[in-house]
Amino acid sequence: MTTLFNKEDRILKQYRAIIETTEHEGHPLVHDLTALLSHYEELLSKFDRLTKVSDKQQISLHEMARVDGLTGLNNRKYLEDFLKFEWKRASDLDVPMAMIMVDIDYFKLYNDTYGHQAGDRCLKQVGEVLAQTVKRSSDFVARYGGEEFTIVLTDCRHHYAVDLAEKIQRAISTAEIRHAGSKVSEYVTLSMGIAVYQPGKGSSPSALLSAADEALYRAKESGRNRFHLGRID
Ligand SMILES: Nc1nc2c(ncn2[C@@H]2O[C@H](COP(=O)(O)OP(=O)(O)OP(=O)(O)O)[C@@H](O)[C@H]2O)c(=O)[nH]1
Repeated sequence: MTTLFNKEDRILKQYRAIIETTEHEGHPLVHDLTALLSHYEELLSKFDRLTKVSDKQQISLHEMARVDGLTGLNNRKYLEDFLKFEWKRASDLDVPMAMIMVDIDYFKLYNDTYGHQAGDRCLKQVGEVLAQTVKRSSDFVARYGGEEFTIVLTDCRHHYAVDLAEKIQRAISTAEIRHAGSKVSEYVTLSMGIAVYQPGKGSSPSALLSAADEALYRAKESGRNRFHLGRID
C-alpha cells in the first residue's frame, strides 16, 4: 500500500505542478485535475482514519490476549509465555527464579455468603492488593484462574520471596475485606506457596509451577492464612 501511495504521490505532485502553473489557468484539464486531487485527498484522509482505528483495535486485541478481563492483571496465557521467556533468561544468566502461588481462603463460602458479583469484586480487590504490594518492575503478577493468583519473581532468592509473602499478608489484612463465611478470620485471608528454582539445573517452568502449587497445598492443609516454603534450589 505504501509503495502504491508513493507512486501516486509522485503523480500527484506533477498534477499539482500543472495546476499551479499560471499558464494553464482556465484550461479544462486543470479543472478536472483539481477535482481529482480533492477527491484523492479525501480518500487519503479516510484511509488515515481507518488505519488509526485499526491500529487501536490491534492494540486492544493485543491487550486482551494478555490481560485478565476481571482483575486487569496478566492472564494465565501471558504468564506461561512470560515464564518460558524468563526461564531461558535466568538460565543464561544463572540466576534463581521464584514463584508465589496465592489462593483466597474459603472463597466458595465467600460467594455463598455474599453472592457471585460480590465475589468478583473481592477478586478485583485482592488483585489490587497484590499489584500494589509487588513493587519491582521486573516482577510479574497474574490471575492464574478462579481465586488463584501467581507471582513470578525474577532473579530472586528465597528471602526476598518470603519477605514479599509477609508483606502481602500484612496488606490483605489491612484491606479488611469482610468474610463472614471464613473459618479462619472475619476478613479475607490468603494462603501462599513459595518455590525457588535455579533454571540452569535442568528443570522446567512447569516444575516451578508444580512446586509452588504443592507448597500452597501444604499451606492450606496446615490451617490456611499462611505461606509454606517449598522447594528451594
Ligand atoms: N465470584 C467468582 N467466583 C469464582 C470465580 N472463579 C472461581 N470462583 C469460585 O471460587 C470458588 C473456589 O472454591 P474452592 O476451590 O472450593 O476453594 P475455597 O472455597 O476457596 O477453599 P480453599 O481454597 O480450600 O480455602 C468456587 O466456588 C468457584 O465457583 C470468579 O471468577 N468469580
